[in-house]
Amino acid sequence: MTSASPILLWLRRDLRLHDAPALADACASGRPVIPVFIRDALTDGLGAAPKWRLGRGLEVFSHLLEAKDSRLILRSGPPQEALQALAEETGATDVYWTRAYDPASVERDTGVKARLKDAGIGARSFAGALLFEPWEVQTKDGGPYRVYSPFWKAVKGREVAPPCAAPKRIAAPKAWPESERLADWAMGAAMQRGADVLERHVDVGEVAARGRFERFLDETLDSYKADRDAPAADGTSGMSAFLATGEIGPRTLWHGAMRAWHEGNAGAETYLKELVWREFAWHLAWHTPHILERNWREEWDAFPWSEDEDRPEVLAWKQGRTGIPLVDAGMRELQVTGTMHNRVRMIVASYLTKHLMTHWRIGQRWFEEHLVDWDPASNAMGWQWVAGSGPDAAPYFRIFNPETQREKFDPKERYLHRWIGEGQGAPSETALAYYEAIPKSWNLSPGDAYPEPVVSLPDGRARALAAYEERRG
Ligand SMILES: Cc1cc2nc3c(=O)[nH]c(=O)nc-3n(C[C@H](O)[C@H](O)[C@H](O)COP(=O)(O)OP(=O)(O)OC[C@H]3O[C@@H](n4cnc5c(N)ncnc54)[C@H](O)[C@@H]3O)c2cc1C
Repeated sequence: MTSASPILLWLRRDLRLHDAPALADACASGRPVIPVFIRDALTDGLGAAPKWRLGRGLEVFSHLLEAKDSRLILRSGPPQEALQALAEETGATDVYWTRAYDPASVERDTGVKARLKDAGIGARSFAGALLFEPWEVQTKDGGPYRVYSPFWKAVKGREVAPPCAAPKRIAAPKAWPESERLADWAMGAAMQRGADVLERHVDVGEVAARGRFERFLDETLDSYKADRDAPAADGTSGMSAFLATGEIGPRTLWHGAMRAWHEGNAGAETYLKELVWREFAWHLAWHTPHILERNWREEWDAFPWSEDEDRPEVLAWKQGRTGIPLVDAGMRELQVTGTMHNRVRMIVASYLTKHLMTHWRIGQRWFEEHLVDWDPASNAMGWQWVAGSGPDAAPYFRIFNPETQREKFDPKERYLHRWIGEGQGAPSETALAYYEAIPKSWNLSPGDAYPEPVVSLPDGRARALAAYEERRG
């Protein structure tokens, strides 16, 4: 093959033009580049909301590529077969991709690399999804970190490669290979009628991500430290879903916030620390992948959490009808927007695992199904942090009280009014949107009365603490 043979750019969670080293390197070679997304078993296995969100991301990214006279080629099946077939059809001699770090992707990618090499096709993976490769950050003893604060201390002064510019040009092949049609993949099918509601609340694509981040730096970062915990304020960056699809890269966020920090911005350090929580989650998932599936601390295996999803109080939690307003508001926000404020995530997770004594895995799976920003590492770490079973977790006996949390973080009840319509003369549009988003089979309507608590806060707390004390023996 000549050096002008095409490069297949295998896209996964890197749907962007800026800060994309695999794309930048492929373009810098001067060779034709064929961007391809493969719908494989991992794509098919995604939860309803993240799959819908990925589908929308692919649609918007394909338009970005078209504006550069390029295309997004879509194929289905096992990636090694799809890539080999494409290489044969196009004469491509190399495949480039951005590394992923969850165990299933690592196993897939290792197999693909070996198969491509056997077939005489070059395979190169690139950094770009994280600020630091998980194996590059080590304790003095050469091991991984298990506690966040020393991890932050270890990384805050490190060099992070600057984001590379978007390529000016993406050279096209002489002939484009056939592509499947995104519409035929029906990525939003499992969302049913909820997709129309999500559509009204979710921004998609690199242009939207970069615009939002710029506005965040200019208008919101300064007050981030003070406002990030107030669920009614638009006080956070809203970058998580863009990061999950790779429509913005973490280096872009890091350097943007770092610049602001050096200029004396009051919120910048706090923001960088939050970004590093994401890194820490991936560091843990890489070094201790069992965090994604079971108690990080084995001693929690004996804890009497219920794993029965059919209990009425678990259904009430899922539906946002526990009778505890802040918990219900968060669970309804999730149905309507596919996301939930971080503080409220902690509160609903604490209520499920402590007041309702339910295994964190049930909540983890519910989030996996409903979050448009679903990220396996941050989700698992978040749940295990709240439940007490994770590394560096909140102690189990520290039980969030949703009432005092509401008084502190939503004193004017703006967040509650946004999401809970019952008892309001004129419910907000968002509170009513919940009834459009939820499955019809739940049989709920705006005329229903607001429920009594399924478990009172003092009873739930006492029961959780008693179970904890018993376990401690
Ligand atoms: C039970 C639970 C489950 C969670 N599941 C997810 C998930 O599936 N996907 C996800 O992206 N985040 C998850 N988080 C973390 C956090 O809630 C979201 O990252 C945050 O709400 C996203 O909003 P933002 O982008 O406006 O955040 P900002 O406050 O603007 O923070 C900037 C970025 O920092 C990172 N970040 C902030 N807080 C955390 C955190 N606690 N852990 C890890 N990274 C963080 C995110 O990448 C975020 O986009 C979870 C937290 C909990 C308690």
